[in-house]
Amino acid sequence: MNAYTNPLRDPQDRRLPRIAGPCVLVIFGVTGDLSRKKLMPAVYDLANRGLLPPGFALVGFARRDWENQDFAKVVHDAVKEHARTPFREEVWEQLLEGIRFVSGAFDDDAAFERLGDTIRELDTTRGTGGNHAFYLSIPPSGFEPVMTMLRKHGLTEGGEDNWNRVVIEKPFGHDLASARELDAVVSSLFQPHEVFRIDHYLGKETVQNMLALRFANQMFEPIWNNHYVSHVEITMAEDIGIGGRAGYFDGIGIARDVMQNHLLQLLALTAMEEPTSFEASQLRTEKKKVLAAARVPERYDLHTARGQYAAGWQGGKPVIGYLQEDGVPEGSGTETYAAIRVDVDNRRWAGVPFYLRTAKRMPRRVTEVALSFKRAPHLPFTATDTEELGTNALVMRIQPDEGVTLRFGAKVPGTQMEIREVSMDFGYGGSFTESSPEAYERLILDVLLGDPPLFPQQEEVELSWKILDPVIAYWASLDEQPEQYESGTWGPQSGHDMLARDGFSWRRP
Ligand SMILES: NC(=O)C1=CN([C@@H]2O[C@H](COP(=O)(O)OP(=O)(O)OC[C@H]3O[C@@H](n4cnc5c(N)ncnc54)[C@H](OP(=O)(O)O)[C@@H]3O)[C@@H](O)[C@H]2O)C=CC1
Ligand SMILES: O=C1O[C@H](COP(=O)(O)O)[C@@H](O)[C@H](O)[C@H]1O
Repeated sequence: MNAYTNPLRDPQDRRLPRIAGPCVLVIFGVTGDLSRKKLMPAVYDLANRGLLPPGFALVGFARRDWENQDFAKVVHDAVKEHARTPFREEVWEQLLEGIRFVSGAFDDDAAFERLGDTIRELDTTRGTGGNHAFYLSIPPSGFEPVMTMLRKHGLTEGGEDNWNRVVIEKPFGHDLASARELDAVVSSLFQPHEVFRIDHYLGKETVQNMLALRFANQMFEPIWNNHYVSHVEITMAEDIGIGGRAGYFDGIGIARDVMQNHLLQLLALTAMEEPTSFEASQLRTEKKKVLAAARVPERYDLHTARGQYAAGWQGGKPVIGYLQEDGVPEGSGTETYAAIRVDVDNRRWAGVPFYLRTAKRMPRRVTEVALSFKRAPHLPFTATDTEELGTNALVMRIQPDEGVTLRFGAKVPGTQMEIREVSMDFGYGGSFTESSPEAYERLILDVLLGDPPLFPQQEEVELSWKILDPVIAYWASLDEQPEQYESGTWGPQSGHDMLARDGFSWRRP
C-alpha cells in the first residue's frame, strides 16, 4: 500500500478526493505558535488523509541555527502533540524525505539564495514541477520584506506549466491605509490569483455549514430578516490570555486581531444574500455587498465597549492580568475585550442590530452566531403561562461544541398550560461519522489546489477596516485605560450596558 493511501476515507464516499499535485510548501515563521500548533500538524493530517502527493515537500524558514533533522524533529513533535489523525510511521517516513530547513532572517540575502537552492533541489528530486506555495506565518511587519526578497531572488517566477502562490496571514494591515499600502506591494509582486489571504475561520466546517444551513434548506430563509429577527449576537470568546504573544498582540489589540477579520466575516456570512453559486467571485460579491452596507452607529460611546483583563480565576486557578503578562509594557492601553454594534443598512436587515464581541480570559472558549427572534405578535396565554418562555433563537455553534441549537417554547407536561423554553440540538458528533478537518487543513489544501472561494479578497479586507477604523480611532482618542474586567468573567460592565441600552442582554453561551 502506498503510504499516502487513505485509510481514513469513507469507502462509501464516491466523490473524487481533492488531491494536491506535486509542490513545495515553504513556511516562513516555522518556529512560531501558529506553525507549531496548526500548520505543521495540518500538513501531516493532509498527508495522512491521502490528500498530498508523494512528491510533496515542506521547507521551514526561521532564524534558528538548525539542520534539516532538527527541524524534522520539531515537525515530528508538533504532529505528535497537535495532529488530529493517528500517527502512522509510513506516512511520516514519506513526509520526512521532503522536509528541509533554511536558517535566516527576513533581510538576509544569502539565506534567500540558500532557500532558492533548496527549492531547486526539491524541484528536481521530488518532481515538484516548479510549483511553490510561500506561507507567511510571520508578524505582519514581515510580510512586505519577505515578499520583496522572494521576488528579488527570483523565487516566484511562474510559467505556463507551473505556479507560485503566496499565503498571507491576517491581519492584513493594521488599518485601511496600511492595508492599501500592503496591497500595493503585493500587487506589484504577484498576480491577484497568486495571492491567498487567510482568514482561518472560513476554513472551519461549522462556518461553511452556515451556508449549507441557510441555502440548502427552505425553512430558515423566510424568517432570516427584520420581520422576524430582533437582533443577532456574534461571540468569539477565549478562556486563554495572550500567552507568550505580547510581541504580536500588544499595540494590535483584539479588535484588529480578530474582529476585523473573523467576526466581520461571520457577520457577512450571516447577513449576505444567496450567491448564485459558490464560485469565489459570486460568494465574494455577496459578502462585499453586506460589508459595504455595514457600519457602527455613531455615538461610539454608546455602541462600542472595550476592556482589558485583570487578574482573576480561570478553571479554579488564579491567573495574572494583561499588564502583568511577560513582554507587555507598563500601562499598556491595548484592549483584550471589544464589543461593537453593527447596523446593516439594507432592506433585509434595517432595524436589526448585530452585536459583535470578542475577548481573552472569558469563562470559557466559545464561538457562536445567535439569531434572536421577535416575540409572537399575540400570545393567547395568560402572563403566568408564559413566564418561562424566553426568546426564540437559532444558535450556530461554531466551536467547540459544534452544531446548531433551536430554542423555542414548549408545553410543560401536566394539567396546566405552562410554557417553558426548550432546546432542539444538532451536534456534529451525534450526526456524522466523518471527522471535521482542522480549518488549516482545508485552507492549505485549497492553496495547493489553487481554489480561492474561502479566501477573502482585498476589497473585503478594506471594507472591514472601514467599519472598524473609526471605532479604533475613537478609542485611541480617549485618554484613558480600557475598563478592567476580572479574568474568568464575561467582560466589563460597559459591554453589558451597551446591550442593556437597546433592551437586550448578552447570551451566556
Ligand atoms: N498564533 C495564532 O493562534 C494565530 C496566528 N495568526 C497569524 O499568524 C502569524 C504568525 O503568528 P504566530 O505564529 O502567533 O507568531 P509568533 O510570534 O509565534 O511567530 C513568529 C515567527 O516569525 C519568525 N520571525 C519573526 N521575525 C523574523 C525575522 N526578522 N526573520 C525571520 N523570522 C522571523 C519567528 O522566528 P524566530 O523563531 O526566529 O523568532 C517565528 O517563527 C501572525 O500574522 C498572526 O496574526 C493567525 C491566526 C492564529
Ligand atoms: O486569529 C486568531 O485566532 C486565535 C483563535 O483561533 P480559534 O480557531 O482557536 O478560535 C486567537 O487565539 C488568536 O489570538 C488570533 O490571532
